[in-house]
Amino acid sequence: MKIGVPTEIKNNENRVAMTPAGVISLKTAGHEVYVQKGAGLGSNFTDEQYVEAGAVMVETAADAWKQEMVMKVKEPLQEEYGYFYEGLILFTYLHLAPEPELTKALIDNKVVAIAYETVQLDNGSLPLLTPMSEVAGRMASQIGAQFLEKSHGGKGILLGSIPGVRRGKVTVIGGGVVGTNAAKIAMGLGADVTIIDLNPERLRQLDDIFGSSINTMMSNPLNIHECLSESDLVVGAVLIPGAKAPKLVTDEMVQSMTKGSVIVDVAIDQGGIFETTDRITTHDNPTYEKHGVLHYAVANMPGAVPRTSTIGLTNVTIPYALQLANKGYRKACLDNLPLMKGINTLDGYVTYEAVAEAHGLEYSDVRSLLEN
Ligand SMILES: NC(=O)C1=CN([C@@H]2O[C@H](COP(=O)(O)OP(=O)(O)OC[C@H]3O[C@@H](n4cnc5c(N)ncnc54)[C@H](O)[C@@H]3O)[C@@H](O)[C@H]2O)C=CC1
Ligand SMILES: CC(=O)C(=O)O
Repeated sequence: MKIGVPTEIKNNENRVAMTPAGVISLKTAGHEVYVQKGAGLGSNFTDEQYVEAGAVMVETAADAWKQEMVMKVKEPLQEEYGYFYEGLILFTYLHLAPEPELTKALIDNKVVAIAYETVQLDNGSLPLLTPMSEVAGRMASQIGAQFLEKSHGGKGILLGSIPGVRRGKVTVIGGGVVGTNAAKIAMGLGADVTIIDLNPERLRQLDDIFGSSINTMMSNPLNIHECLSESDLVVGAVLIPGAKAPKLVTDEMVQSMTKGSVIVDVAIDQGGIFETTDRITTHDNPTYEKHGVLHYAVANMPGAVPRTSTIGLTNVTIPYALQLANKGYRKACLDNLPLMKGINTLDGYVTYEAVAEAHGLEYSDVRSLLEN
């Protein structure tokens, strides 16, 4: 199969969908990889390293996009929709639930759109989301601590504090991969951390992992409101796979937070869990203020640490890319149920139920389409 790797064009997105090591794996299996010149530079991979690995370097994005399968990191932006064609296999993060226009463009062009974030193992875990959630979770507390500094617009507290002064309070809503990693770093900084989740089993696991060094609470509006009013930093880390994020934090709850507190809504890529995170921000201009609270809502947080993130992402995507390339997408997905769950659009239909629901579109069963 011929596989294209274009340069990412989202604001400050320096990751790339394939490392030279990934090129070697695909070449060894008999495939051709076409990498846009300079695509790896943001992650410190040079064109020479790709050539040495066996890639063909191409001049333009169009050259990379015309291959049979395109691997990317972020969802295509509007200026990339023109590259879509019928039967193109697009393997990338898509986050379609909050993206009606992208969903329409994929359907209209009959793209085989396989979303990293909905590939799901039998135990419910999301293997192609996990490493980036680990990065974003760890970054969330680091970034929150930074924006709590006065010079960055925050209330001027040190999360871990010093002897004789109260420690900062951090609430993490959603105790999955992002939430656990955010909690780890916040605890490491010395903060007083509470994790809120809806799943009692998950709360038990978190209690087993962290013991009495964190507080766990059941997710309900009363608990969320109470925790928020006392928190210096709140991290949004809830996910219902493929679906638009539920707005668990109301405008009124945000108003109850003290001035200069910070919200980091990591779940913004699925629409965000705060009523007040009504826009996506960028690494160039990452925060805005509402009700005196600083909001950080960057949808590609791992893009800020591209070397770590690119290697972490490609460690998990390449084995799936190999299956798609070796067998073709129909057989690869029919043979591998977790990969089949990644298909969000196929033959002009929406094949992921939560995405169809988010846009009021008809849902079509992916297996029936694949077996046709
Ligand atoms: N902004 C960015 O750059 C990035 C964003 N993300 C996003 O972060 C979000 C979280 O991802 P993961 O931690 O990997 O998901 P996950 O599936 O590991 O965890 C989600 C957690 O939310 C919990 N949950 C569901 N409904 C809830 C409710 N009503 N109240 C409280 N908890 C609830 C689940 O029980 C689960 O523990 C996703 O939207 C993901 O796409 C991930 C990486 C980068
Ligand atoms: C998960 C995701 O959207 C990201 O890593 O940018």
